[in-house]
Amino acid sequence: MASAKSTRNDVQGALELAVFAGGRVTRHPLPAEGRVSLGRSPENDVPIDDSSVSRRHAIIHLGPPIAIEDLGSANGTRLRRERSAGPTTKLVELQPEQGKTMELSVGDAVNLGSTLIVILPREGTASAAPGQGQGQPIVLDPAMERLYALAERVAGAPITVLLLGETGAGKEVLAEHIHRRSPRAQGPFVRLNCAALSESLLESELFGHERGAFTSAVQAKPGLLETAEKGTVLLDEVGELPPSIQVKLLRVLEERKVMRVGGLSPRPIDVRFISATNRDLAAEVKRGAFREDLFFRLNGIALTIPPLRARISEIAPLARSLADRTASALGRPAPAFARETLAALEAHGWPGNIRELRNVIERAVVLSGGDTLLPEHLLLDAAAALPPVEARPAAAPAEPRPAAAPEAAAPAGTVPPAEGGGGLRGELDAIERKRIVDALEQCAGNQTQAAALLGMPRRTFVARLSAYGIPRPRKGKATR
Ligand SMILES: Nc1ncnc2c1ncn2[C@@H]1O[C@H](COP(=O)(O)OP(=O)(O)OP(=O)(O)O)[C@@H](O)[C@H]1O
Repeated sequence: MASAKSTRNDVQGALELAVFAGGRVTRHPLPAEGRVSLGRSPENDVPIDDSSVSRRHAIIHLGPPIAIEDLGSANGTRLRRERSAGPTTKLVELQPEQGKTMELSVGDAVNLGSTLIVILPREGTASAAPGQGQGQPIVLDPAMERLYALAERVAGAPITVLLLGETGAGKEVLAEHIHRRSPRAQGPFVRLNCAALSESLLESELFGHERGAFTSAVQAKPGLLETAEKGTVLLDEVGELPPSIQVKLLRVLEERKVMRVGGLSPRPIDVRFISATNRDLAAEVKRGAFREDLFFRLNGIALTIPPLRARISEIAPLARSLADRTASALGRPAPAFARETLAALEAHGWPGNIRELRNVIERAVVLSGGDTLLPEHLLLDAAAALPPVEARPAAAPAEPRPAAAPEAAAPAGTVPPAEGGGGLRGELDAIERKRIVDALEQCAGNQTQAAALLGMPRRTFVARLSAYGIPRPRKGKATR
């Protein structure tokens, strides 16, 4: 997570800025006070890679009160609020005058061009960090139930575990569950993202260093493997380990001893190893990018987590739990889900799995402002919709795989049949088409503004116009 720099101080507050741009969300912890600049230029505290955002677009003033100032951007800064209009609610947009600030509340949705930004309570403050304090994992799909039942049995045995599955599918959550159900539950659970650090930093993080081992080593520091004593170490993205660290890790696994960088004698350690990867590690072994001996050491048993699109029965309960959490962080009552909203969620392909679902639901709760989540609040990418039922390949059970030769450890990637299909797709297309026509009408045919209103990149918007056969309006003309 990138941290927003403050021009006054760098003390992190209890808030973060979620930036929804180009179908991705990035999160930036906000300082307790000061100014945070936003814009396309990399010099901004929060750079936003979206052509509809100006190089220097806006400034957030952190309070109290919190306020936003537009810096004369080309596509504007608009605060989206719902106002009740008789029995219905109506979306109103407020635009700050250039050079003047407009007050913001936590949870307000603001459009910078077509990028949506929202200030939220920071993860780990009001809402829990991944895998921590979120209560029990939600497990309802039969293949997931079998997987978790096997994980319970594995938890009690002194065996290394390799977790396979797509990004965001829940490998870290399962790793922590195994730790909590193991005899090491009272010990630490320590996670290291092997992809996030340079080779030398990774080495000193994992194994520690002695004083003077390198120029900045002014003090001796135990490594992660030592701090996890009597607990569990999760090596996340283990497929990214550079070859030199692979050799050292193999030695640790064989000897159960760790040698600090610059150290003279190895220290015994007592930790359990769980590794996780979204790569096909067996294929990495075959092409010589991952050591076979280390693969066998880590792969005491391999458990494969099915992708979310193969766990349709879990989508609605997960969505409800995520919506409740977001609403409670924003001090709002838990929202209801329209039937069509749940159908749309179940028809989506979820390439980013539960992490993507979380982003979509957080954004929907913010955008809805009201008490019911409607399909138009989801802003799902139509390109990631599942094909109609009849066009999908036959489902294969996502079974856990016992320790075996490299061939046995390929992640599952099958698409099961789901409720709905072509009819539902058609319904969703009709909803999206109507939203686009309405937005164009509201913006007097201005495509840039209509795309921004829908929180859609302009290029996607234009592609949708031709996909739905909506004539591209000439400047200043509304479309029907
Ligand atoms: N069974 C579950 N119930 C509730 N929430 C879950 C469950 N599994 C995963 N999540 C949530 O989904 C998000 C992604 O989960 P997690 O970090 O475990 O995925 P991952 O497979 O380790 O991802 P990556 O490969 O990117 O590291 C987290 O916010 C996590 O809390």
